[in-house]
Amino acid sequence: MDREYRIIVTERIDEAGIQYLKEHAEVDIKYDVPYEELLKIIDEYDAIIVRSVTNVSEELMKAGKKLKVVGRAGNGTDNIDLDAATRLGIIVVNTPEGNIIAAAELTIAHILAISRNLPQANYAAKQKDFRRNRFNGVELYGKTVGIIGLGRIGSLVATRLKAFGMRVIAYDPYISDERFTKFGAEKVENLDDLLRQSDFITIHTPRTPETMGMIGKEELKKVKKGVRIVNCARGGLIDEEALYEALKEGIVAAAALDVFVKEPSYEKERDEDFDNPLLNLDNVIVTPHLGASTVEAQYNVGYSVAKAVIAALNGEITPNVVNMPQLDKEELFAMKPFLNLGEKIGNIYYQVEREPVKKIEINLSGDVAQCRSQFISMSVLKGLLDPVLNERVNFVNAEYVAKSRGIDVVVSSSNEVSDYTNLVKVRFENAKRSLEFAGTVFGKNELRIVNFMGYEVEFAPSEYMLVVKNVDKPGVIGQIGTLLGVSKVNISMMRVSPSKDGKALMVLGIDRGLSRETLSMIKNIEGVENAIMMNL
Ligand SMILES: NC(=O)C1=CN([C@@H]2O[C@H](COP(=O)(O)OP(=O)(O)OC[C@H]3O[C@@H](n4cnc5c(N)ncnc54)[C@H](O)[C@@H]3O)[C@@H](O)[C@H]2O)C=CC1
Ligand SMILES: O=C(O)C(=O)COP(=O)(O)O
Repeated sequence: MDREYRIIVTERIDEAGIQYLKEHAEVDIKYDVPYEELLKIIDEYDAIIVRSVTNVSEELMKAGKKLKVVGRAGNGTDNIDLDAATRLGIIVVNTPEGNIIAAAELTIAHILAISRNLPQANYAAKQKDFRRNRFNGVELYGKTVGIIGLGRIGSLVATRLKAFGMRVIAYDPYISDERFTKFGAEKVENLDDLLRQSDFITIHTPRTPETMGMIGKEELKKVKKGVRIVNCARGGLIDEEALYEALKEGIVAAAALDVFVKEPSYEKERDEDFDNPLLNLDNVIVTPHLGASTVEAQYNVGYSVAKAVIAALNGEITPNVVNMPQLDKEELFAMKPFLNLGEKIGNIYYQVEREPVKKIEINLSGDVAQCRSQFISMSVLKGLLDPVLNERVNFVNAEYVAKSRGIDVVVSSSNEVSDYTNLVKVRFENAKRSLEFAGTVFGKNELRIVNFMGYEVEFAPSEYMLVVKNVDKPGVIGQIGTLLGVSKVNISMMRVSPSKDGKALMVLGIDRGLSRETLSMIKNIEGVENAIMMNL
């Protein structure tokens, strides 16, 4: 087990995921736990794993005093308050790719089911009613399908429907023209064009304030009479009341719904509380949010979310963090030493200075200039703020916390190479003065601080360090060495900067922390201007 993490899983995930979690943490499985009960127990857990039902609200995350990670075994994160998670420094991870084939295939299944009345015909036939004339369907071939949202799932649906000989048109104002071409979809400039032309409409957008109810009463007045509509994305994207009326009036010939605004319980044998008039219409077919319910998809999302949650708990920056800019694995690997370096440099400031920072200027040069600078600045902020604030500061909320404290961050990059093949320079400005530090990475992973408050001194960060600023004259170093020897402190490394204005900086790596007395004796040595203990 990696430390004593406790994880609660509130919705069914694949056994492979549960097994992985159990190898690394203590796991409590509480499927379908009522919200009020969850609220009471959430403070016992370091991470929570959910699917689409659990309401991961701000209130819940605030109550989760130890909560560090929310894992979503699936794609949509609309049941998680991402802004609140970010403010609270809670990492949200999901598995966006793991169930998209399953969701796309269910969409195709629904399109076929409503074009041929499969569920109704199946039901009748099982009642020994074989009057097939009641179930005359329509072909997909030659028809127009309008896809709203040509993202991961929408695009898979597009290519599959092309194979049926359908004309595919799509509305998605946020993607490039190349994407439409790539997936064989004709771009329509506005939703109205799609509504007017489509024989089938299928929606694949996320649930956002903009997309909720995007097909409502007005939109349903513009559709072709007899259109068939599918929603395998999120409940409410198509307004349920307006859809009900349009289905009753025959404007919409049939609808297939995998999702509802208010979702039922997926655990109860009979959910008496689920009361939706759409269930009463014969030309509506429904499934219980089955988009992701395949053996393959559940294995993918269950196992991946378990791995991502454990990695995030262990402080690794993982791919698929939803509330932070995305990094792919290779980029992350290349950037990791620089992230560590940035964090170390950020961490130095409050060990040498007591004034609050007002502005931070970060300059990246050489190889590191290729990295996405935002991540380096996030690591500097994390290193600066996490040790000194009561609230948790991590990659997820570092920028937010800095902003809310009025710290101005400016980042610049240049490809010019100085004495080092890569260099991260950071200047911290406070009300009284500014302090400059710089560091580099040698080879793959060897961190070096090469500039400390303007002094050129090269050393590897370590747990116990003594930094002394002194008048550059003979005898000072000897006295410090003697004093440490008397105090039985071992020196593992010693670096002295060239003299600057008659002063020099000395950095010593030592085997343990110094007592207050020893430190104050060092400070009292003649010629010593200042001495601090540092932990990097
Ligand atoms: N039924 C189920 O079990 C499952 C449902 N889903 C849901 O499917 C939906 C699509 O998922 P993905 O394809 O992975 O998402 P995605 O993020 O890859 O694609 C969404 C697309 O919608 C577009 N979009 C956003 N706002 C729009 C607007 N106002 N008008 C038109 N287009 C807009 C975006 O530009 C993007 O291309 C989500 O709602 C997700 O939660 C996902 C997996 C399983
Ligand atoms: O992944 C998604 O977005 C889904 O909608 C699937 O939801 P589920 O995990 O099956 O509750």
